[in-house]
Amino acid sequence: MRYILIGRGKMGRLLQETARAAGDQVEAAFGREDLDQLGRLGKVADVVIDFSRPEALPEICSYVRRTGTALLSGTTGYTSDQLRELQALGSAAPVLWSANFSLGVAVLARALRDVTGVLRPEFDIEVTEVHHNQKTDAPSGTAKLLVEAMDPRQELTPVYGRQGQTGRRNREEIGIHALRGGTVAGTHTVHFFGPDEELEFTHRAASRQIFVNGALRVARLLPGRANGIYDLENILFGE
Ligand SMILES: NC(=O)C1=CN([C@@H]2O[C@H](COP(=O)(O)OP(=O)(O)OC[C@H]3O[C@@H](n4cnc5c(N)ncnc54)[C@H](OP(=O)(O)O)[C@@H]3O)[C@@H](O)[C@H]2O)C=CC1
Ligand SMILES: O=C(O)C1=N[C@H](C(=O)O)C[C@H](O)C1
Repeated sequence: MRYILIGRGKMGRLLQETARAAGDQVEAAFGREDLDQLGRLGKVADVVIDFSRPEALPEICSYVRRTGTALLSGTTGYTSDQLRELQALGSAAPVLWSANFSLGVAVLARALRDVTGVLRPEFDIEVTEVHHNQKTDAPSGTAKLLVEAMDPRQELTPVYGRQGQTGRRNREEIGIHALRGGTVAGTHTVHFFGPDEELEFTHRAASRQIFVNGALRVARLLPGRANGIYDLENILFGE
């Protein structure tokens, strides 16, 4: 497989190392300073893999539209307009965006879809996410993904942290709390607080390697697919 990487940070470097060790070719890897060179590049790879920042999206979209190269993106922190832009890019190439490429989180999202309807409205839901002190967006893309799995129709009101005279907790709230520190690769816990009982689900990433392995595994499946937006769960579980 031949890749173009966008982002040469923590994820970009590990992707490069892992892809090369597997015998794949990284044709080019761009960062903030030289991303404009993408505008002069032809179709030289099977997949563009993006783990960078939302600001890189316009350059990536114009490259994918011009060359039809498949795109796998794991960048988080997009606005809803930017997410719509990514969706629209599916008309030009096979596109897959996911806030988390680990198998564990994909399984957790499925499990939450099943249990939430049974536990609500008696159980209050609060989500905590913990990440390293270099992370620049909050809450994490994964926390948003888990909330979306539990509340697909957006009936609950997200509450980000609490302070002051907040009053009693409203049943329609879903608390989302971001902790930052050290080198934590990513820990997500969904708490269900019920009358006299609690249930919690935690996914703990021990390293970034799980995201890299997941991304490279799925990237192989994109070239040759029809143009469109692909969903990680559909690809992993074949539904
Ligand atoms: N979906 C998933 O499974 C995962 C997603 N992520 C997400 O991936 C993204 C990257 O994470 P991580 O590698 O830890 O972050 P880093 O901060 O380590 O690296 C970010 C990289 O993006 C580059 N960059 C920043 N701005 C631009 C720009 N405007 N154009 C092009 N490149 C740019 C930086 O370039 P430079 O070095 O030149 O400044 C850097 O190489 C984040 O959004 C993170 O949340 C992370 C892990 C897993
Ligand atoms: O920035 C990170 O490191 C991570 N970002 C993703 C997110 O925002 O959910 C995925 C993972 O948790 C690591």
